[in-house]
Amino acid sequence: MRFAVIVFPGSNCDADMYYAVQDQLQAEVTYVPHTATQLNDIDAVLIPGGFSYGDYLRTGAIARFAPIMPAIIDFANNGGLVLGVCNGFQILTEAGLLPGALHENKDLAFICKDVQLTVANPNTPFSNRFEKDEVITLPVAHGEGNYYCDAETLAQLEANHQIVFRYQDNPNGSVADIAGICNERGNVLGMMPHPERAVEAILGNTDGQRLLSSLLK
Ligand SMILES: NC(=O)CC[C@H](N)C(=O)O
Repeated sequence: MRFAVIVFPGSNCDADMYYAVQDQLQAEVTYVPHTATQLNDIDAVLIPGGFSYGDYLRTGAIARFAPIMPAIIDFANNGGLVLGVCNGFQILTEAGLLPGALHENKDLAFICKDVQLTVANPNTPFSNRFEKDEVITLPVAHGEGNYYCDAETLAQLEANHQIVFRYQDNPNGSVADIAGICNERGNVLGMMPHPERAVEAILGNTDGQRLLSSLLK
C-alpha cells in the first residue's frame, strides 16, 4: 500500500505524518507537492496539519485552489482513501469533500493538549481497529477547530453514522462534540486531533498508530 503526504506552503506536520507511515506503519510513503497535478500509484492520501498559505482568508481557503486539489477530489470521488488531519480537515471542508466548516475555537485561543475521544463509528477504514464507544487519547493543536454545520447537515451526519470521533470534554465548541467526520461513502475522513503525534510508546501514546494502521486493513 502506497501513501501520499500532500505538502502545501505552510504545512508543518508533513514530516511527522511521513515518519508515522514509514517508520511506524512500515508502509511506502511519498511526498506530493501542492504543485503536482496527478497522484500516481497512490492508495491513500494524507493531508497533514499546519498553516497552509499562512491560514490567510480562512484556514484551508487558499489551499483548496492548489493545483493538486482536482486530483485529490477525483481520487476521493473514485473511492480512494483520504485522511485530513487538522489543517487537512479544514482543507477538506473548504474543498467540499466534507460538509461543514471549522470556526475559531470558542475561547478564541490556540489549544494544544491531549484530549479524550469516543469512537462513535468503528466501521470505517480509519477506525476499524477500535471498538464502538472505546475512549482513546490524541493530542490537539489548533486555533480553528470549532466544527460547525447546520441542523439539517447534523441530522444527516448522525443518520449516516458519519460522526466517527467525538470529544469527551469538548475543548473548542464543536457542534455535537464532533472531533472527526467522514463522507457518506466512508472513504474520506477529516479530524482535528493528530494521530501522527501518537504513534510510539516513547511518545507516551500509540492510539494514533492504531488509527493510521486501520488504513492497512
Ligand atoms: N495543527 C494544525 O494543523 C493547525 C491548524 C490550523 N491552521 C489552526 O490553527 O486552526
